[in-house]
Amino acid sequence: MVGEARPRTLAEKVWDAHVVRAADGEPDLLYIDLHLLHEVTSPQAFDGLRLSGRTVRRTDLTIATEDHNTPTDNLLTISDPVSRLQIETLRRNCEEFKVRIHSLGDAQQGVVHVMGPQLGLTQPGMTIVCGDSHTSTHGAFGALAFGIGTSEVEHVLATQTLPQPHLKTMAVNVVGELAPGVTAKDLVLALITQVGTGGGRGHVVEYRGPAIEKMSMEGRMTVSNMSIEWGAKAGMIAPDETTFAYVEGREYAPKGEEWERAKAYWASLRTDEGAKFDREVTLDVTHLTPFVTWGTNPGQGAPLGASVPDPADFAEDADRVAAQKALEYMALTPGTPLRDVAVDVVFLGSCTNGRLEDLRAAAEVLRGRKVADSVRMLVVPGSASVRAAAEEEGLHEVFTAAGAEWRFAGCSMCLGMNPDTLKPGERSASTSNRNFEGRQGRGGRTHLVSPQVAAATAVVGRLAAPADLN
Ligand SMILES: CC(C)[C@H](C(=O)O)[C@@H](O)C(=O)O
Ligand code: SF4
Repeated sequence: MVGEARPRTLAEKVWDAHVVRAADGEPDLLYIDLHLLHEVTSPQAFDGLRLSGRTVRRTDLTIATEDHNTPTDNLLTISDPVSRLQIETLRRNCEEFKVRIHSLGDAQQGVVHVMGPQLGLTQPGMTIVCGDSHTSTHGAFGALAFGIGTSEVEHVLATQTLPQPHLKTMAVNVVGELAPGVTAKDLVLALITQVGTGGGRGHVVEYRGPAIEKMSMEGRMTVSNMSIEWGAKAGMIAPDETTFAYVEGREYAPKGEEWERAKAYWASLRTDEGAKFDREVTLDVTHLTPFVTWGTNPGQGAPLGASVPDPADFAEDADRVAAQKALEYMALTPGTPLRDVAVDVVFLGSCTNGRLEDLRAAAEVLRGRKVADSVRMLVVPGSASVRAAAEEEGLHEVFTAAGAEWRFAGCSMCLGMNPDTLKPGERSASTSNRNFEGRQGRGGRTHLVSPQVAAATAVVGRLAAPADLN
């Protein structure tokens, strides 16, 4: 065929490269390059395989880790019976179906979305799925990565493919650059407050602009991680030198000539000039300052320097009602400066902000300071390997000297599926991604923050930024 190829977006390029079967009026059948598993969403999928007498088609493209139910106070005993059953089931399934697994105590165990990138399993241009909504994290590498349900997990285990309805694309054009002390987390929290939790519904999003290009891979993962929190199906960032430098040399990264070939292909994974997105939004970060949530969804946020909003000030009825309800649950009074909000617990961790860079940033703030007497601070590395790297740098000593708890890797207090939970009525500043009612424990109240704000808050005892410390 003569003539120029149609300009395509990054997402379309990755999609097109994975279509196994396409037919009019039907979903495309996509090939899946990497399937990640954890204990929560895999048991029924394995049961299904067993019932139908099927095997795992590509054990080499499938890998499991234990994260949601693992304890973070020790590596030996899972005392919670529900958690133990969940984890033992995953271990048995992986053994029976010959799936690689990183179990508690293994050097690579950790939150699934921290494990994949750190092993170099996550690579640009791949299709990546996992029975977990925050699979969007891997989009930071220019992979098309999204969460799937348990029946889809079974389908991928059996066939290494997945039928998918046609792609809807969206661009987030980030204008301006982040001021010093303002982070990827602030950016994504501000975005969700701007567009609302349904703002990206069903779309594969691409984050673009100078602030994104300047971001580290860790920062990009924080942004992509929270794509699902505003309804997007996936959140991609075009791979560049930062991406290549991160992937190079990791255990599963291509090596030698293969590396050169891979890199040349990855460099082509950019949205073409003239390619059309179904939707575009603009986020201006020029005047962005540290951002926190005050409500019970990630779109109920405000700059730390602001006050708890008055529901009456919301133009839309639905927002007004939601704010009213959120403030009741959060026990907050309109007009209270956010800096006056005292917290009981600070949680530093999760697949949003539990990587080495996040721990370094928080340690920087805590060095030579003390966690306030009224505060319990948990530092939970996203993976065993993050923990080991942090210890090599002595970060654990900074945390423990400040009075924080230095824990083992896992999802921990990001969600109440393990012993790390808030007690009813307790309030946290948390670097995780969801502040839903009861997310961190029944009756617990969550403020989403960056690692820097988490650390400063731990010192002050109230929501604070490093600039508030003297
Ligand atoms: C348990 C799992 C299915 C869930 C998800 O899909 O995201 C969890 O990881 C979460 O963050 O809420
Ligand atoms: S750290 Fe939190 S968001 Fe990430 S996978 Fe675990 S529970 Fe889900």
